[in-house]
Amino acid sequence: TDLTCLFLGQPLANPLMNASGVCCRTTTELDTLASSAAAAMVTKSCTLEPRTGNPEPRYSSLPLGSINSMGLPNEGYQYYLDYAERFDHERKLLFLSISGLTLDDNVEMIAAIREAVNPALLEVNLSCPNVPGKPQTGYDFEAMDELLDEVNDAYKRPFGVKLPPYFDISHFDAAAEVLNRYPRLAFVTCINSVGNGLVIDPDTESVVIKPKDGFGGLGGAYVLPTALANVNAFYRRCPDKQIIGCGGVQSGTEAFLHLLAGASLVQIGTALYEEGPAVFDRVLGELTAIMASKGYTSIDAFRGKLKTL
Ligand SMILES: C=Cc1c(C(=O)O)[nH]c(=O)[nH]c1=O
Repeated sequence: TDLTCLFLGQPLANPLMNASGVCCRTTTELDTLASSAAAAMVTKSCTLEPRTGNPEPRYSSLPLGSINSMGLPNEGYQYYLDYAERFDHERKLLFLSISGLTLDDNVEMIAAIREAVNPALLEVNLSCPNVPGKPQTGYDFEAMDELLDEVNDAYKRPFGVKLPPYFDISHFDAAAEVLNRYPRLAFVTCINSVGNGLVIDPDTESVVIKPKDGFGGLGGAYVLPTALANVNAFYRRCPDKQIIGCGGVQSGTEAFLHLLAGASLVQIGTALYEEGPAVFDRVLGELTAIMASKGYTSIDAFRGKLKTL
């Protein structure tokens, strides 16, 4: 069974990587990913200046998934640029995620990333749901188009975006129409956490995270059908772009479903947070077993071949 896959023309040993935000804020965490079985990895979304993020507790997990309102804690973009400069890009595909608080911040970071001679792939996060007072760009199609126009002009290389989940067909259409205006926008990562959920503990009769009165982004099993829908919606609408699937991957089964829905790569967030980097070995083993049981000798034998009734 062969798990190799092509991403922007680059062969990877397997389709797995971390979801931005999990196990990727510090060089120690990033080196852990670099030593893991994942074939690719992405840094924590960064801002111009370092941020400590929201007050704790800001992450909580339950049997069905996780809720977070981290508040974009990160070491500042230069830290990740330095990491990318030192990184052995032959060993693993490295993505660098940015999430500027303003259009100008994004443009300033992109100008610096573009100057840096390293092949890390840029992912522009349009969908952080947890910066108080900042509506997310992914839900404002005009702002999204304006930002992508600036990024496209400033960056001149293939890049991608991290999208929030959409829940209305007209929004899939509107978002895809914006994305398809930019040929250098080469990949789309769906989905970011399902924003502003509320987890309540029946025993304490309290919310479980401190920021924003307990409202936070949902991950894990809760979000799998929404993640699969967004992966497939953009797979159908953006035939010239590759889709990275994120959301609800806890075993080889969900990785298989994301690939079936059209994903080229598959990210693991909540399960990586809970289990550590061994999750990649486990999920790869499970995916291999599923493919063998179905007689698939390669991922392309089934990728994107979701059946409808
Ligand atoms: C970049 C901020 C994000 C955060 C955060 O730092 O709160 N949490 C998410 O679930 N998604 C994000 O995109």
